[in-house]
Amino acid sequence: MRTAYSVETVRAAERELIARLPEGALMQRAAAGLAAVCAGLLRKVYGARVVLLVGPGDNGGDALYAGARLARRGAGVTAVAMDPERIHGGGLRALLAAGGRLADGVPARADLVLDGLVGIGGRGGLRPAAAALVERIPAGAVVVAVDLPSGVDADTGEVAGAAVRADVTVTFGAYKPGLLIDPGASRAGVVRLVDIGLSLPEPEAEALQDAEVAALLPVPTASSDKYRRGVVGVVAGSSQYPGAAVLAVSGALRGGAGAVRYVGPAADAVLARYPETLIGRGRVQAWVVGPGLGSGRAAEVAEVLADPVPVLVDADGLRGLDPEVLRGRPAPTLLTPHAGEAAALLGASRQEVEAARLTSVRALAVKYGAVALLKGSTTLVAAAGGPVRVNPTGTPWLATAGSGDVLSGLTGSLLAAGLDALDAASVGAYLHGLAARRAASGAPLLAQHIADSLPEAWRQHP
Ligand SMILES: NC(=O)C1=CN([C@@H]2O[C@H](COP(=O)(O)OP(=O)(O)OC[C@H]3O[C@@H](n4cnc5c(N)ncnc54)[C@H](OP(=O)(O)O)[C@@H]3O)[C@@H](O)[C@H]2O)[C@@H](O)CC1
Ligand SMILES: Nc1ncnc2c1ncn2[C@@H]1O[C@H](COP(=O)(O)OP(=O)(O)O)[C@@H](O)[C@H]1O
Ligand SMILES: [K+]
Repeated sequence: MRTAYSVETVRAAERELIARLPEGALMQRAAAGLAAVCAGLLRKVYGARVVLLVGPGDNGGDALYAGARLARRGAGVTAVAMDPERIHGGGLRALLAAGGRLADGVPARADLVLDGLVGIGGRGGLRPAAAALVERIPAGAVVVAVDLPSGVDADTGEVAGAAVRADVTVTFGAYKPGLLIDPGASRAGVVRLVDIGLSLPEPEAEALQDAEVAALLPVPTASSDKYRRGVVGVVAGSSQYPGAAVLAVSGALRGGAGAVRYVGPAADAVLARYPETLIGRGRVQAWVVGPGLGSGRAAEVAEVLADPVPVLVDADGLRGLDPEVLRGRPAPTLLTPHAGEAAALLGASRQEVEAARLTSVRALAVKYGAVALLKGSTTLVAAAGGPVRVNPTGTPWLATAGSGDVLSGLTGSLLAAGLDALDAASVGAYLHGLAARRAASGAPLLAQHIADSLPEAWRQHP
């Protein structure tokens, strides 16, 4: 599990460790790890041109001490301060003693730029003095962010105004949620974690890795039959959108349930493509309701919600949901909105949801007493308490019509197979992203090809 911790949690762990260590030891650990990563990125340290952008806090101190280490190995290191009056004194002395220099402006050429403007102490968008330095980062230089890209909110991934776009981020002690969640995640590049010995409690966010997904996949045993494996019911499609029913069923057939039952007006289209599908009402272990329903279908959604089994509500099924009804359900509910649908559910704007994805997904879970999966550039899954799950496999190629229908069928199938709602949603998003990467491999994909690649994505986790 990749785990991420809030600034408050990191600060508390840092205080506890600092109390037990000689003064400055923690910053030296951070700087040593940072310098090692930089040295690895430079083909040759000796003679390399390194520029340090130095802010007024300890983030700047890390950059200066790492710069001193590189200068001692023969790099030409130039520091530029955001506010020369408030530069980290110890760090500056170390840099100058190692042969580095302090300059007024950013040099026109560099092999590597260290962004030490702000780290976890940053608040809001970058101030003009910092933004002006970022603008002058020489083209072609490798940009390494110290702890996190300056301008990214460590706790949420929000970016208000200017922010550094790093090739590599070297983060200390723990991942911060903002490094895993967009728009911050896309500013961070490759994230390298330097262990500085912090001991940490429960994380704020976490991302399942291959092995955890493998352990959660429902695999039949000798005593399985199709009913024991779980039946998933799909209420989807309309005369206007019959394809959504076909796509939801395509995902459901590949999610590990023993059978898929389709209920709705697109049975002919579904059967023409998937003769394996059962048609009409009957007992199920989980429902998927919503893809391609169109309008005027609230009674069918209500009927599904009245069944005391897990229900995944997607797309048109999300219209006008009553929080009280969902809270009163005896079985879990899983909501899978994109940002626009989440905005309607929260009474916010789409822009507000996209700018604050972590807060939004938590708010959905709390308001509706449900597990919420917020789709988009980093898919997030939240329950009312506990860490938010961040999906690490997404790809922008997924932004194609019908891919969400495949996801809802797949995830509903995992629910019917017995995964709890948080795991079904996390595993569904994980396999969906992996399948899309395989199906696309660098070219536009069709939603049906995501479904076709699901078995391969699944097999990658024996
Ligand atoms: N935690 C750990 O375990 C370890 C932490 N370590 C390191 O310490 C870092 C945290 O250091 P920190 O607390 O000094 O804060 P930091 O990120 O340098 O920023 C504060 C300064 O920035 C300024 N400023 C704020 N917002 C701004 C903005 N928008 N635009 C421009 N400026 C802004 C703010 O100004 P002020 O508000 O005071 O005027 C203040 O001066 C951490 O990220 C890691 O690198 C490691 O060394 C060891 C292990
Ligand atoms: N920029 C993006 N990066 C990664 N994944 C994306 C991006 N945009 C959309 N997606 C994913 O594509 C899918 C789109 O689902 P949805 O919006 O419901 O589309 P549709 O209704 O056409 O099926 C979701 O899984 C979502 O997470
Ligand atoms: K930084």
